[in-house]
Amino acid sequence: MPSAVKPPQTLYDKVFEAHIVDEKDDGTCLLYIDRHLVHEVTSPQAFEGLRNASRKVRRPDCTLATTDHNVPTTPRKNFKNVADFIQEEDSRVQAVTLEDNVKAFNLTYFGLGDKRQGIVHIIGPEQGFTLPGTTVVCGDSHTSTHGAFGALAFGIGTSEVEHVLATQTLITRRSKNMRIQVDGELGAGVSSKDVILHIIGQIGTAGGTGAVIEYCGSAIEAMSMEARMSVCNMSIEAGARAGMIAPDQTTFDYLKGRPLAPEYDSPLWKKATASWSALKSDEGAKYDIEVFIDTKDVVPTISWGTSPQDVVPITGVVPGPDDFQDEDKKQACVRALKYMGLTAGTPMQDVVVDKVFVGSCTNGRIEDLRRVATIVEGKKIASNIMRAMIVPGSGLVRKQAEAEGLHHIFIDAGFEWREAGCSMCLGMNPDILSPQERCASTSNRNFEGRQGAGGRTHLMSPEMAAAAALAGKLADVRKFAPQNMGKAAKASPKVEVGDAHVADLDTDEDLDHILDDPEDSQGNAVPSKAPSSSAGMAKFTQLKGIAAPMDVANIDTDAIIPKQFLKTIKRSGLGSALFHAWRYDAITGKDNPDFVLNKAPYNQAKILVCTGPNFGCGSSREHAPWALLDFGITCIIAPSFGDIFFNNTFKNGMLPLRITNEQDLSTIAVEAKAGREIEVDLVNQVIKNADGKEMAKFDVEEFRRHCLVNGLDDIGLTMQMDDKIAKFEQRRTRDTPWLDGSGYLQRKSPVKVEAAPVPKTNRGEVKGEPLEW
Ligand SMILES: CC(C)[C@H](C(=O)O)[C@@H](O)C(=O)O
Ligand code: SF4
Repeated sequence: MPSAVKPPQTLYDKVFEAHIVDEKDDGTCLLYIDRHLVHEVTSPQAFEGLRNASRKVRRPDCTLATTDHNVPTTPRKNFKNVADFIQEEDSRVQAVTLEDNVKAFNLTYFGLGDKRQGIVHIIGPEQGFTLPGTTVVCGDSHTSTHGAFGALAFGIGTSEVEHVLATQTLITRRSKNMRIQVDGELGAGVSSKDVILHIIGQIGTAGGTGAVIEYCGSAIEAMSMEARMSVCNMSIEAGARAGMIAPDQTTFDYLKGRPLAPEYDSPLWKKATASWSALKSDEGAKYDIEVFIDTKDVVPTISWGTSPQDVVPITGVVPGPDDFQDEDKKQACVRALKYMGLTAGTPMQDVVVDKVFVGSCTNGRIEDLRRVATIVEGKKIASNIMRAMIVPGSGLVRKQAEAEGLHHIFIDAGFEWREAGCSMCLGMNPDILSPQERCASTSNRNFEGRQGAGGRTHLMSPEMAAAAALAGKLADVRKFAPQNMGKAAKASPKVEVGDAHVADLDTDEDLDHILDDPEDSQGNAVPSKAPSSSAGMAKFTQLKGIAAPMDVANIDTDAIIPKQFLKTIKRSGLGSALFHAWRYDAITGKDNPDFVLNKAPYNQAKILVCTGPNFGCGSSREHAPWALLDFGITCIIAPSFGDIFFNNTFKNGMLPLRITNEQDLSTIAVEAKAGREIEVDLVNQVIKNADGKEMAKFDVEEFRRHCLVNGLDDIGLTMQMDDKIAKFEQRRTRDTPWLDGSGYLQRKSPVKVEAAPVPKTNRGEVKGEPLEW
């Protein structure tokens, strides 16, 4: 019999389909994960969950851990151990906890004494851990970076980190297909960062919501791997779950000789490259959304506001509310101008800068540093620049830069030459902006308070940050650039196994306020409403309560829970930090009486109704749902959500409801504003007012509803499918043997995994619990 002809598939469809372990009728899929990166911020609670349930890590050979967010970037010459090196207590606890966990669970780890340490999204590709056609996850939203290799790579929350550690799979659903085609040559002074900033300016921060973006076109093909990584990195700022680029010769050349890639020219390399070469979208494949960009329209681009979509050409002026049609956008503009201390109509090149930050997982690679060196060589940074930092993305990037003498160029020009880490991208370490300081930054997020409470961030390319450092103001790199700029001439560093190196002691800034044990006004301990471990969830059937109204668009998870609270190793106690910057006066620390959650009856809210779109966009921090839950909010109603936040809420027994009908949403908002109770009935999928009158219907996918209504979380359910997972792994070993641990990840004995019976959770292991769905 002739087999049915398959419809043309996209690159995303192909990679997704090749990893399905199981698929349910409602479209819920169990997806095999090839590569798992782990860092100190989003893993402690996941390891705690494994411990509580006596579970092991299923594939240590496919897991790689490092420490990056909390680490000081001061010299490591006298480094002995993290416990002595990291001064700030909460950061130290998080780093030490990761070290305890990697030892206990037998994982490969690049610590501060290892030259291979660095930002997760820099070290994965650098080591050849990231390979074409793989699924790659990390408890970090910028996992999208790895899509530059034709991998399906996306950020996950901490509950999902635990799921992957335990089962090497994830429960997920298909995303939409979006294609962004960029054609033409990049002009002088225009880099891949300008391309992605321009794209986000065009499609908005919610433009890719629910989709995986495939980037293609002649401009993308001409980019180096590092430039492609900068593009895919910021897919999350475009709202997408992931970004992908079809692998080609540029990809294969980059992978040659990487420690964890198949050995170059070996039979395995040939087999791997043959299979990677098939990873392209088929002719005629269908996309749900298509966008075309002509590079003629892309100039050096810079952000002016507090969202990555707030961009203008460097030759432009600061926009004003009148430049926007939409009422939400007008309001957002007013708010952003106030926060950024800018006046509409000011030429961007008149805006004076205080600090410069070159680094991050977007632009902390060797080619980025080379381009900065090209601009600043033989020059000095302007006298008004208080601090200009160059923070390499990894120890190996730093080593390579030093081998090329770039550090001398930077130091001579007046830059600080730092050790590797996330640094001032989000300021979980001492590298932060003071209130109202303005920073030219090569990072990816310009949210309020991102680089330090009250700090002002302008996003740009490395060469534009270099130009700003020289000019002391935002500047057009084309005025500073030597002829050859924009092209990274040299190849990327080849990676070797690093030897230990060591450091000085550093004084960490005291980022306090971690809320270990919340207290009531009498100082008595208050029981937290958030789960203290991952073992089991409360059931969600009906919820009746006060709903707090909000009308802000694009509320990001940095706003829901700022970075200083991510240093906890617990899930509980975050309620009083919820919306911290909006809820409390920055100077006195007192309640801001105008903020909705500080007013009665909303201080008792169980539901949040946000009429602005894209609630929970940005970072993958599960601390956002934990903080809401700890405050007492278990249901959020909004027109749309950031994808990772949306998933994270379900994993905590919370219900995010997308209400897209404007009329229904405004009826609900009217009730909320009047301070009347609302009822959310998940069993019947309706929202009612206090009198029981139906206001809106909603639809929650069957599997998710089943888990919520029965109080199940899904690790136990997945562990029941061990046979299927094991079969998938056998097939994977046969067809793609290079994906089993190789190099220093190779395990001596085959990985044998037993699912321990765990009577103390309600995750489905206990007899009599509802397992079928
Ligand atoms: C800490 C982590 C959860 C977070 C992310 O997911 O993006 C961080 O990397 C960030 O950039 O805000
Ligand atoms: S976005 Fe910044 S904080 Fe997040 S992983 Fe990248 S460098 Fe680190």
